Amino acid sequence: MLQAISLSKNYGTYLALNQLNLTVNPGEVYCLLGQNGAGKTTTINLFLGFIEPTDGKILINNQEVTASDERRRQYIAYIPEVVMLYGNLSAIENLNYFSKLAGFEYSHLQLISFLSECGLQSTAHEQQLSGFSKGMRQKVGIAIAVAKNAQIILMDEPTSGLDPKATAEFTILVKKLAADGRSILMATHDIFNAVALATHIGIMKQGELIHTLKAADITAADLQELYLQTI
Ligand SMILES: Nc1ncnc2c1ncn2[C@@H]1O[C@H](COP(=O)(O)OP(=O)(O)OP(=O)(O)O)[C@@H](O)[C@H]1O
Repeated sequence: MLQAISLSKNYGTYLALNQLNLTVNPGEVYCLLGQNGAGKTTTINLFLGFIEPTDGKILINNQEVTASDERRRQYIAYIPEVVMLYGNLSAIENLNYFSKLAGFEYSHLQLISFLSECGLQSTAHEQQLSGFSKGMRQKVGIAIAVAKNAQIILMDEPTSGLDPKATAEFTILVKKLAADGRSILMATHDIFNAVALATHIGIMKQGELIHTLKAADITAADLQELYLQTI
């Protein structure tokens, strides 16, 4: 479980995040929407410990963690907009390398099973990453998160630049990751995809969470209208 309690962040005198309260329970997918500059990436960077909060707390499984806390690495995986992996290594080699870095040793068969579970076609397992599409790289990134046994997955703009088929595959995969008990938080501009895969949706504006909704309670059209009213 991931929680922000009255989390605030100033850049100099600029208040980028103001008293954010947010909880992502196991099994939940929380989508953060908001215009450019609303504070979504700042929120993710605070959870990752890349930046220190000016005020407030971050809790993982009900325990407060500081920016340098090693437990973040153990519990949290991050899938950035463009997943950075080694282009000259194959999918299996990348997965093996990053799993080992996290202290996990897997057999070849287990590595294959993680990649297959995350939807990477078997013909790509031994291929170099340099030829992979964005969606294929993302699948390897998610396989690494699964192999590291990360219970919390943070994503920034995961569907930007994905074609409709890759977006549909991503949606199925994220729902499965959550159904397996993970907590997933993503920043996105994709309103329709947010309704398709989220359990919870938050709309941010100028560093504040101004609406929180259950995805099941709203249609994509109504969410779009609400979003447009807020900006
Ligand atoms: N390192 C920084 N120094 C100063 N201001 C910053 C810094 N990082 C972000 N900001 C400002 O904080 C505000 C929130 O930025 P943030 O990147 O969190 O927004 P966002 O919602 O993720 O936007 P986008 O959708 O464009 O990624 C913006 O006004 C931004 O200019």
